[in-house]
Amino acid sequence: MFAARQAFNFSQRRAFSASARQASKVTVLGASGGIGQPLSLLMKLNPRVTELALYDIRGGPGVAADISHINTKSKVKGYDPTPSGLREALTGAEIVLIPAGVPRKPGMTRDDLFNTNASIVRDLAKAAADACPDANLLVISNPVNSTVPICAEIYKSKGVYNPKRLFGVTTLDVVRASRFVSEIKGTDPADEQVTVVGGHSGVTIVPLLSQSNHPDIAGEQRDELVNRIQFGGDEVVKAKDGAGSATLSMAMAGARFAESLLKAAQGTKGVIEPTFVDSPLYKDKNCDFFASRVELGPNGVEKIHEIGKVNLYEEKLLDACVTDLAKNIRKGVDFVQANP
Ligand SMILES: NC(=O)C1=CN([C@@H]2O[C@H](COP(=O)(O)OP(=O)(O)OC[C@H]3O[C@@H](n4cnc5c(N)ncnc54)[C@H](O)[C@@H]3O)[C@@H](O)[C@H]2O)C=CC1
Ligand SMILES: O=C([O-])CC(=O)C(=O)O
Repeated sequence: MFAARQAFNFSQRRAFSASARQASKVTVLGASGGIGQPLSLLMKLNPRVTELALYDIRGGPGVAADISHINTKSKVKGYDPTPSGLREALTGAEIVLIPAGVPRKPGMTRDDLFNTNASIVRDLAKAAADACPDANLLVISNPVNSTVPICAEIYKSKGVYNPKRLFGVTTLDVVRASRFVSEIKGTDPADEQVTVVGGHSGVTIVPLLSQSNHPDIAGEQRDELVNRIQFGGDEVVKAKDGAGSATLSMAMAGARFAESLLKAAQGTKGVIEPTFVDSPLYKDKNCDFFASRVELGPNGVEKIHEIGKVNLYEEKLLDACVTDLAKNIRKGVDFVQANP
């Protein structure tokens, strides 16, 4: 027991000193928003982060002043909503998190956000491609199925596209899946890993329960659980009743994903997160991007895992997923071609 604790302390110290050696600037674009504020807070609490840059079209410096009083080592700076402010916020970043854009109201789909958020993400991607083309770009703004292809097109148009550095953040889907399964089974969610693949909206979200600890969940219970994972975002939108969508759980999910990337960049092996990336898995079905389990490393994407064995029920879910997802991806690509 004592030896185990010693080993734990040692590995923690090692992780800490490794992080202290490496400078890691994290930039949040949309830092004053419902997600941006708690996400920035969580990044300030992450000892791997040495510099935190907070940018928003309103309120960035205020959020930064507030967060900067927290007594962790990282430097925090807020930036004015000007082209030079944005450029400075991005310069030198290792990770850029984008939760900028409008959230849903009851009755809307994520795709209904496209008209507003597509141009917001396009313009931020342009700035990032110019200021920090080698940074990891983590896209949270919806519809993720389209905003990630938008970023890819922008980076391609500027000749700096690196598919290993672009991520759609789908972590909230796996966070929800593990929580919802644990509620049914009365287990600790920390012990429940549910792989969720596909995209990030409705039927494009495909949980693979057959690969979880509970392949026995079947019939009506399975249908209800799958539906809850696919439409978990709607639950929050409805409960917030016009005041937006998931923010706190999303901040936790975004911070978890950023921590995984930082950890992998600093040498930890075997860090795997499901995420929406440029992927070979369903290119033959016109889905150039697909979320699956991805091993992370110092270069971003290290290895994209296969989907693995699925049952007949999940095959049908995957069929429905790729039909919608291909359209969402196409919409993002077409948008940039029409509105470069
Ligand atoms: N990927 C995922 O799992 C999830 C994604 N989302 C998405 O995240 C986005 C943000 O949601 P919330 O934080 O709740 O919205 P919010 O409205 O509370 O915050 C958005 C922030 O973005 C800022 N902003 C707008 N245009 C900007 C620009 N050009 N540059 C910089 N900042 C800009 C706004 O000033 C605001 O502070 C939405 O699109 C939402 O659908 C939400 C939950 C989960
Ligand atoms: O539902 C929404 O609009 C926000 C979101 O992506 C989620 O909560 O998964």
